[in-house]
Amino acid sequence: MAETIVRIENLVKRYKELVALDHLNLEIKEGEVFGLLGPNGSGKTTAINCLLSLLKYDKGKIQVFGRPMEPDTYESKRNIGVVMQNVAVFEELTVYENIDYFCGLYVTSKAERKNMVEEAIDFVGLQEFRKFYPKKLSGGLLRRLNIACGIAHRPRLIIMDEPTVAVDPQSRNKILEGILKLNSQGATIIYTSHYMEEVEQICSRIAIMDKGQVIALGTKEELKKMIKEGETIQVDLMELSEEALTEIGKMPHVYSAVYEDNLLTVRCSGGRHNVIRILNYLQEQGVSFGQVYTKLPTLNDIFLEITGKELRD
Ligand SMILES: Nc1ncnc2c1ncn2[C@@H]1O[C@H](COP(=O)(O)OP(=O)(O)OP(=O)(O)O)[C@@H](O)[C@H]1O
Repeated sequence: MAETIVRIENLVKRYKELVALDHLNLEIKEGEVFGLLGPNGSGKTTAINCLLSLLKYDKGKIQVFGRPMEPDTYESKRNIGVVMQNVAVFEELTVYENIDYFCGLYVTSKAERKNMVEEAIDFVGLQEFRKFYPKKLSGGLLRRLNIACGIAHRPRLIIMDEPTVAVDPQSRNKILEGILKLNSQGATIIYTSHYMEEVEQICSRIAIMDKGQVIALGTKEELKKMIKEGETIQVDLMELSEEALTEIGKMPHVYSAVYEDNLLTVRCSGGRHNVIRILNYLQEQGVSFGQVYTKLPTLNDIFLEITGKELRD
């Protein structure tokens, strides 16, 4: 049984009347890439700041590495690497010096640090930029530097708060690959994002947050089983009679069929051969059709079903 790395129980955080965290519960095990997914304002950053003891909270308990987390729990903090939303590096230090500075907060021996800094530089792919000052780096490269500063001391737990916001696709892929590599080397990762694709791509377990609470939790497969929606099928059609639409609506596994703007959209609750059944029927009826699209449920569909609104408002 993997060790519990983070345990958050009944955490409540208010900003005056606003309840930012409403009895939040989370348990994260060693070796996980744990995704915190939620729209802007759902409380992800607040949860992270409470977890790091950077923010006072009103109620609840937080344990990290099996010990209560307090502002002066330095032993635990040494083993945590943090990459926050805002890039925080020193303009007057080079790439190498910045990473060395942050690593030096935890590792005093310069000789020991040398390897760690080199490894972090390799890791984020900044080899050619080690002598650059931050103002010469693009947004994506700056983010990579920010990550290198957060992870060089080889922490057991790495917390990343939306590290890919406003990052070019190449840097984004580099960052996502890097996270998986850190994880394969033994680090437990907490990753917050409002991009469902990223969370689906890298996270072993996902907590979907809304209004300061966890509204769904599980692997992406488990989350997808929670909703009735299986695949969604769309067919371009020049015309479709009311009768034909009604017939399609009655087919096995179909729970909704809508025809609008020359597009037939059929939502199915699991089942197989749905596309073939629909296309065969259209052919039998002599209806000629254009392109056919199918889509499996996404984390957005889960969010939509539970909360009635889109993840990306
Ligand atoms: N310092 C603060 N003072 C007052 N309200 C705050 C403060 N920080 C956050 N909030 C509010 O608390 C709620 C949760 O915010 P939080 O930043 O934790 O959400 P988030 O999910 O991280 O969103 P984002 O992705 O935008 O960072 C929001 O309604 C936000 O407006």
